[in-house]
Amino acid sequence: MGIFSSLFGKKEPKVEAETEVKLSLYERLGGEAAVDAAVDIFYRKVLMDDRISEYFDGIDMDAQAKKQKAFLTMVFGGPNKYTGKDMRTAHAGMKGLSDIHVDAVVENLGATLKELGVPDSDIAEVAAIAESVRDDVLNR
Ligand code: HEM
Repeated sequence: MGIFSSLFGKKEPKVEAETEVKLSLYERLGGEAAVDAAVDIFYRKVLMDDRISEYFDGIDMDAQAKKQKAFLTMVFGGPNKYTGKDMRTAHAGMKGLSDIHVDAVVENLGATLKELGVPDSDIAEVAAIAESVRDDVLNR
């Protein structure tokens, strides 16, 4: 083996080409099981929160949780199976609804995800999505 091949002839172990896979927020959170768990814990918090619980008096919470799971799945980039109302229509008739109430909802959702060990960066992304519907929820 000459000097050239001994210096250059040996091949470095080849690193397999890495394909970068960008997961959706839905997938990063943990998919269906994670969204199901989060929504159940979220509504437990909502019903204990004096700022907002009254809005849910008389609401079928099983049905509500189902709709919320489908809605969040859709906006987090999961499968779109949401058949409920748009955010403006859904909240249009709610008396006195204000930023304080949306803040409380966002807070409870964030606290839920924190408990479930979701990283702050993903919680921030969820909060930004919630923010994006604020004006619709408040009908302005
Ligand atoms: C980021 C903010 C919010 C999101 C993403 C959201 C999402 C939803 C969704 C998906 C529904 C189901 C719509 C349907 O019935 O087809 C719903 C209904 C409802 N939301 Fe919200 N909501 C938000 C804020 C709020 C706030 C601030 C309140 C009150 C404190 C509230 C109270 C309710 C109630 C009571 C219903 C049930 C309406 C009914 O069945 O008659 N929501 N919301």
